[in-house]
Amino acid sequence: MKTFEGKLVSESIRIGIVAARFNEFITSKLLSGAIDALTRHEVKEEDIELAWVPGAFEIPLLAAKMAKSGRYDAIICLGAVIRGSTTHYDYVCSEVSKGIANVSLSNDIPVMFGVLTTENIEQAIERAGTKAGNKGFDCAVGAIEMVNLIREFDRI
Ligand SMILES: Nc1c(NC[C@H](O)[C@H](O)[C@H](O)CO)[nH]c(=O)[nH]c1=O
Ligand SMILES: CC(=O)[C@@H](O)COP(=O)(O)O
Repeated sequence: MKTFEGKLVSESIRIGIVAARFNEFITSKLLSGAIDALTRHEVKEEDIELAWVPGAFEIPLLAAKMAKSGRYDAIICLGAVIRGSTTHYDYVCSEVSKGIANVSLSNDIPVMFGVLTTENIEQAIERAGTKAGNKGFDCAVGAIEMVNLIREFDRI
């Protein structure tokens, strides 16, 4: 049975990161986790570029610009959307998730969804480097895997 899988070796992988400043206490830790994962898997620092946006709602636009630039093999989107007292949370989460998926499919490039969508700050803290791991780290590993998987698949 022919099986394709993305290995975690990183021959010259170029990564774009889009991070939201909103809830920076959380997103900065997601970013640290992502960069830690990338450098541990030997992605060169000069092959990592970062764009800060005001909030998660703005992530898809910068992700689209990065995707269309042709300068990256994968894009990692990082944010933290934490429910407040209105329905704003629902609209932000919906548009960010749809927007990121659309950028990936319409530009044929891995765009990793590293946007926390949580009911409260505690849940976000747990997923930004404490007891539930670091979603930024996880997304970075996934980005490397996807790039290598696609390279292997396209070689056939
Ligand atoms: N409440 C959160 C936001 N809100 C801001 C929006 O993302 C956007 O920047 C604003 O509506 C202007 O377009 N953003 C987050 O990233 N996280 C939140 O919890
Ligand atoms: C996710 C949000 O936009 C939310 O944090 C905003 O808070 P609120 O709904 O109380 O205005």
